[in-house]
Amino acid sequence: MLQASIKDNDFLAFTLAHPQAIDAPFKVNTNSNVNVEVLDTGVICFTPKDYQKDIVLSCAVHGNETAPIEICNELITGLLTGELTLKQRVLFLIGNPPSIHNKTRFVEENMNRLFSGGHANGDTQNQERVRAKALEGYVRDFFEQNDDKQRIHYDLHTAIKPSKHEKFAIYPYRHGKSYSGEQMMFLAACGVDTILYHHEPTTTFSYYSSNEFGADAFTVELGKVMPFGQNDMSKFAKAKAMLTALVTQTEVELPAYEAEQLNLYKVSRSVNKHFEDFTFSFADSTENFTQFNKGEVLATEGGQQVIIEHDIEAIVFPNAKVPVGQRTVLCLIPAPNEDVQ
Ligand SMILES: O=C(O)CCC(=O)N[C@@H](CCC(=O)O)C(=O)O
Ligand SMILES: [Zn+2]
Repeated sequence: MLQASIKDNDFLAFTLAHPQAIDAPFKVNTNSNVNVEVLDTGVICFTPKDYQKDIVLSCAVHGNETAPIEICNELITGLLTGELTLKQRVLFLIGNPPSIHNKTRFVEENMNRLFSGGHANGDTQNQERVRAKALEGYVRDFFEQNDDKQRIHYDLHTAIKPSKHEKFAIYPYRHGKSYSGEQMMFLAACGVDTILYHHEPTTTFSYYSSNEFGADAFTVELGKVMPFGQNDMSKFAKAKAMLTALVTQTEVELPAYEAEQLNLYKVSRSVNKHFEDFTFSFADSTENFTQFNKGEVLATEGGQQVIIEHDIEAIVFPNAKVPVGQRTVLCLIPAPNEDVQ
């Protein structure tokens, strides 16, 4: 395999210089005994001699969510320079480089609706579909190289709206399996103190890794979307420190699971858009996790009202501008007593 170096050990700059494609795979020269391979644009894999965990860290599945991109790039640079000593196998994915250039969530289609084969639905073809299929393949190859390692995938995002709980994670639908208390305490140590249990299969990246490979996988929302240069990186210090510990330590010490340390919600329903005239009845400035009371009108579309069904429902990710057929908002109810092991 070809050998090369990455200028200034800056994998993000290298990726953004070749957003569509590169000559790959190639091995990266390093001073350590870690094997480093670039598999595609934005795709780099680090394999130490001995390890117990196969970890995927993805960012820029939405190109304008910059803080996770900066965190991942700093970790990659630390590993390339040898400043960080790797103890686990890690695959970093910079999901959608052209949309980073574009400074937008996506170029043609929301990539986080295209996994688990979503990229093959209908007749459409576009760069996000091609990339989602390729990312599925890199994750599959990565996890399937071992069957005796713990599989982890944190898909790192930031949210469009400000949130009453600044950092939160979506626990993909478990098909009846219990939830991991250890994982939730890891997230809490990252400052991610709020968990949303999803109620149905989705075409997100984290559900793909969870469902197909049994990975401990989460969509992790680390704050609010900001352009490069405007992120207050001190707000991500805990998350970066814990991710660093995860990849550089044999085991990460965590406290025992305590539900009281977390805000636990269950998705009660996903409100999908059926008509072009879908409109929310609350202001655009409404924060994630704002609560509504039973009977209140959440939205209107096609001459019908969408009404709050439970005593209280909180909302997250409101977005009326999605295409017909897609999710406009998730409704949440408290879920303190789920099956956690
Ligand atoms: O703030 C928003 O409206 C969206 C933030 C975001 O990208 N969230 C993910 C959540 C994925 C999941 O449900 O696991 C998304 O919408 O893709
Ligand atoms: Zn996102």
